[in-house]
Amino acid sequence: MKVLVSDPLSEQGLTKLNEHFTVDVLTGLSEEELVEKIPDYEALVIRSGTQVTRKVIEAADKMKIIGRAGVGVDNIDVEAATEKGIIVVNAPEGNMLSAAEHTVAMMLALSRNIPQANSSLKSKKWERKKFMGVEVNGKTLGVIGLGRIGAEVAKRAQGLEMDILAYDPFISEERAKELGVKLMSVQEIAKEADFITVHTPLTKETRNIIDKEEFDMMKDNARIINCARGGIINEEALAEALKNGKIAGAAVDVFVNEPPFDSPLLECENLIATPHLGASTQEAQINVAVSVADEVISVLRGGSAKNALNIPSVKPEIMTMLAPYIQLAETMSSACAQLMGKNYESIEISYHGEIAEKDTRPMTVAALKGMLQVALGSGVNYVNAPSVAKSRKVEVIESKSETSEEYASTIGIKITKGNESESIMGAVIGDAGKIISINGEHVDIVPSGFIVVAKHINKPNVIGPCCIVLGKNNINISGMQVGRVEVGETTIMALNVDSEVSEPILKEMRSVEGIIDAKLISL
Ligand SMILES: NC(=O)C1=CN([C@@H]2O[C@H](COP(=O)(O)OP(=O)(O)OC[C@H]3O[C@@H](n4cnc5c(N)ncnc54)[C@H](O)[C@@H]3O)[C@@H](O)[C@H]2O)C=CC1
Ligand SMILES: O=C(O)C(=O)COP(=O)(O)O
Repeated sequence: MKVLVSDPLSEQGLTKLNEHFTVDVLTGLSEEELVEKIPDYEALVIRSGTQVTRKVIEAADKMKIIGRAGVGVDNIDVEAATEKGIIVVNAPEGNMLSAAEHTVAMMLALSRNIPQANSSLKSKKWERKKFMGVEVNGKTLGVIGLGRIGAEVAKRAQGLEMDILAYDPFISEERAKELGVKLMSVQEIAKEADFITVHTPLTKETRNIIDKEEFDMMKDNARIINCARGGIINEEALAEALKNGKIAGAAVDVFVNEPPFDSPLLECENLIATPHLGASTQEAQINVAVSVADEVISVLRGGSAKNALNIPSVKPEIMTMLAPYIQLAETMSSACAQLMGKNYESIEISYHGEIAEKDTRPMTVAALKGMLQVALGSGVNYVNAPSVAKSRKVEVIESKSETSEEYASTIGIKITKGNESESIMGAVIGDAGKIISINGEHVDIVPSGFIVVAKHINKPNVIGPCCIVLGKNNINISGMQVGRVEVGETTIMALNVDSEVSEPILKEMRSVEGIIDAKLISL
């Protein structure tokens, strides 16, 4: 298998990849060049220098995984990758300390004019008065985005005896309290902070989160830092605020366009800048490269990814517990879709008992995959199953109840079209899943291999002739279950058989008096 590495990657990551795959390192490719080359590769490893556009992804016919050796994935069209069934992973922790340290370095360099003073002295000037700075001690730092890096910055700033305010709508008061920070709105921070630093991802919501309106609210001696992503702070508004002295200074590591040679920011004397160096330390680069290489190796060998962004990621210990339920949800859902035998409008996945208290996302995704693969084959996987269901307008209903009769946990799948539906319930015993009911009729079958499900009237001389049809066609029956109802009522029989049952044989079974329908499920 072939891996394309299209940005500089540390040697340690490359060595790992080289042990398993043919690795091509081709940096600085244009979109056209990437589109031309990408069909040959099963994996793509990038940093911030490669734009993985929809056009690139659409050409990536063999691609299984895109690995971002770093955090930000704003340069990857994750939606397009998801639709194409490509796993996107990043390395969320490997460079967080480096990015946090760079932010603190930028804040201190900004407060003491170190870069400007350094240049001045090197041009043989001794300008002590010009570069009078400010202390950070006792000042207020506003952190926009209190995730991994934001929190590390907050901790370090507390060490410098700064007071921390933060804005992050996804952070609880409890977490804020634990970090010793006060949660506030962006506008309140703009008014109160002496220093502001942004640490959100670049998204629709965070683009221009600091704009002219916020700069207008800031103190005249405010200083702002962006070591997250270009565009979180509006570059034009920042350049204007710097030029007209609305704020005292800015430190910027990241730009809307990189390299930012046309950016108005580079003309501002009170701006200090670095060329996207937040993650550029030996330690961070080894961490992220090794992490992404491990993910690529695991995924290309058929394993799972720890840091997948477009597939539910679950801690390994929980995954071990969920594995039989995931398998069961997938096979039951496939069985149910095969019973349905045609288009459907909705799928209901119900979780009962202990399993309802767990993270059920992996089972739901597996159920969607199982159902959709019946019609769509291997083009559907764990990554794109939810988006395929959405694009086919299949309603997905998840329900949970804490109680489960008979078993500690059960899962139900119901696939519906109009007023027709098929439903299957299953449970896990030990590590093995089993089907415990089909359309409400109690059965006890192992969900694997071939199963003939025959709807019939409970009366004499129906089951026997059905079995004779199979027997005379040399099909061995290895298991048999019949739903228990009163004589004369409709029920089902489920027959585990050792080989495939062709349509003509099923037709013959359907012609037995008392048989309403007979279908084959292949699992
Ligand atoms: N300069 C550099 O070289 C580096 C830059 N980065 C950038 O830093 C960003 C943050 O990285 P991490 O802290 O590791 O990510 P993270 O995912 O741990 O934290 C991001 C935080 O932003 C918050 N957030 C999301 N939307 C928000 C919104 N609308 N308003 C306020 N907060 C919001 C989230 O709740 C989360 O707490 C990355 O996305 C990346 O763009 C990361 C590493 C190096
Ligand atoms: O990890 C991130 O989000 C970064 O911005 C680091 O970028 P880089 O890998 O150094 O191009």
